[in-house]
Amino acid sequence: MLKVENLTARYGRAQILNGVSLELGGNEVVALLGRNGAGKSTTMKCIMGLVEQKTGVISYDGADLMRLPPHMICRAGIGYVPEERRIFPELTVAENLEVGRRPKRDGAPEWTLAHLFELFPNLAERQGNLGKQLSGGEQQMLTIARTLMGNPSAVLLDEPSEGIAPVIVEQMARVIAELKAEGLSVLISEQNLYFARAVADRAIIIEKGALRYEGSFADLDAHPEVSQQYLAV
Ligand SMILES: Nc1ncnc2c1ncn2[C@@H]1O[C@H](COP(=O)(O)OP(=O)(O)OP(=O)(O)O)[C@@H](O)[C@H]1O
Repeated sequence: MLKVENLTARYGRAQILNGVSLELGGNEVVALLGRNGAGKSTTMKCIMGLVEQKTGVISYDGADLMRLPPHMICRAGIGYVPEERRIFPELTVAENLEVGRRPKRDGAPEWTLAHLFELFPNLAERQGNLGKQLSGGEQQMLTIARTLMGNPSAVLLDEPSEGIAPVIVEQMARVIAELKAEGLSVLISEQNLYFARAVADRAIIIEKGALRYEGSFADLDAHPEVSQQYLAV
């Protein structure tokens, strides 16, 4: 289980997180919701060791992550797909995937190219193409697939549905369902409530770096004022 308790973070003098707490259980999909600038990406970057100035507790399966560098956090089993796609434009799809290959880890599925190509049929068709020849949505898929090559037990996806065509958004929802079926835990950051509802087991809403709601989508629907206040709906 991934546990974040009372997390605060700042960039220089700007205080961005003011005490965020959340849990991501084993084999659970949780949506971290909030408007632009609410602190979703910063929360994920803190978990991945990419923010220096932070306080609080971050642990994964009991191991303290607070002071670990990013590569050790990956090695602990957490994969991360940042908002900006980071593919190697001059490498082929297959080569991009090989770059992400890491040894198998206990308690996590082991991914092969063949298995990934079943999950991402578009990438299978384009495995010989260069990264730069893919569409934005395909590059997003490739980034996720490469992260899976690291055999994580949990993945953090920062705004997976943003800026991609509706047909790819549907594929993305299917991929997330498949990751859960494979036994992974998934934390997604989202502004799109409809996408989040389609893929996640429960919701966490933050605003101005603080927790505003935590619970089921059914409860959220029963209190539309919460979404109206904290989300762009
Ligand atoms: N490197 C940085 N230096 C200074 N301020 C930053 C930095 N990165 C983000 N911020 C600020 O921190 C706040 C939270 O940003 P963050 O990216 O975490 O929000 P978000 O909820 O993920 O929204 P978005 O959808 O825009 O990514 C914003 O006000 C942003 O301007």
